[in-house]
Amino acid sequence: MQVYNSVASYRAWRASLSADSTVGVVPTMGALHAGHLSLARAAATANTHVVVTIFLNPAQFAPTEDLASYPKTMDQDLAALEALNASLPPSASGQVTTVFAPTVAEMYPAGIPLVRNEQVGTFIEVVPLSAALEGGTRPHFFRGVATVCTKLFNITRPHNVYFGQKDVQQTVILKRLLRDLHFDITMTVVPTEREADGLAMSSRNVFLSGERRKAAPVLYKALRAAEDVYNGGEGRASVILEAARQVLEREGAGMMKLDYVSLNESELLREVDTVERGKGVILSAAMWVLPTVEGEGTVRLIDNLILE
Ligand SMILES: Nc1ncnc2c1ncn2[C@@H]1O[C@H](COP(=O)(O)OP(=O)(O)OP(=O)(O)O)[C@@H](O)[C@H]1O
Ligand SMILES: CC(C)(CO)[C@@H](O)C(=O)[O-]
Ligand code: BAL
Repeated sequence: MQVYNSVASYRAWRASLSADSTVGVVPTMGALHAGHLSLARAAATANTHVVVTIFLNPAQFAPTEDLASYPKTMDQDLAALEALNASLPPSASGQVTTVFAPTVAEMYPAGIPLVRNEQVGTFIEVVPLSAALEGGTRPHFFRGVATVCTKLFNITRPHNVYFGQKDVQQTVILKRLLRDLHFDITMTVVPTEREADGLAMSSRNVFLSGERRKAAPVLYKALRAAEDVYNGGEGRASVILEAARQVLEREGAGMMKLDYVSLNESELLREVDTVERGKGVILSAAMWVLPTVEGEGTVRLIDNLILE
């Protein structure tokens, strides 16, 4: 496995590949867990070269958010990818041959202040999708994601890219970006990997311990309760969503604060009042896990299910 830290060195390697090679790219911010590895495994089944990008992207963080404390575990990340390669079945098309882990200066030559009106240069926005759901609380977020992914796609030149269902809005927005900017790239969305108790794996889960970790699966439980109501024949969004809210109120009171729970169509992410069967609607939620003892920070978790 080769690690490239500069655009020029990555490009030299990319240019050396034969025309029949296929490149599958897995963009990450590092602190790899089994969710990331399932993306890399999916990429290895369909590509001769899997490129994992590891870049903690400042542009998607507000000045008030957790960029400084975001976990950084490069040595373990590389070891996890080597271990993944060793565990791939002989039927795999390829393996993780390359890690692209650029510096901030490589990716943002003009610098990247977190305050938006101090930023200089080219930024990509996918409207109006980036204002929905996560965009309500994180208005800067998808501009940062779309910008860095455009840069990463241009640098890495993938045939295929792999993203996780856990960040469902990100997949909808980036699919739109690929289409609108005429990138000749196919996206595969990989199902959410969960802990045994249902909690969606996330790099930020390391900030949860003790009673907060024990209580965190309530988010998934709330979504499952709403899904049960839908599966029972209910189509009204207000009733379906109320089932999720009730679980969070009953089991999360004091420790969890709901940001949103919402039902949205999957094209423009418009909220729906009634779920039309057969169309596929996104049921998603975000909540804050509040500190329970001094020194703990607030942790924001997201999760979603598709109501088929
Ligand atoms: N539990 C998971 N299952 C499947 N894919 C996942 C999971 N968690 C993250 N991913 C995917 O991995 C890619 C990189 O995500 P990222 O590095 O932000 O990790 P993360 O665990 O989502 O971290 P964060 O704490 O920032 O949410 C994204 O496409 C994301 O959707
Ligand atoms: C896609 C991504 C790597 C862009 O920084 C990030 O948003 C993530 O890890 O989901
Ligand atoms: N996967 C989401 C990245 C973020 O929260 O910034």
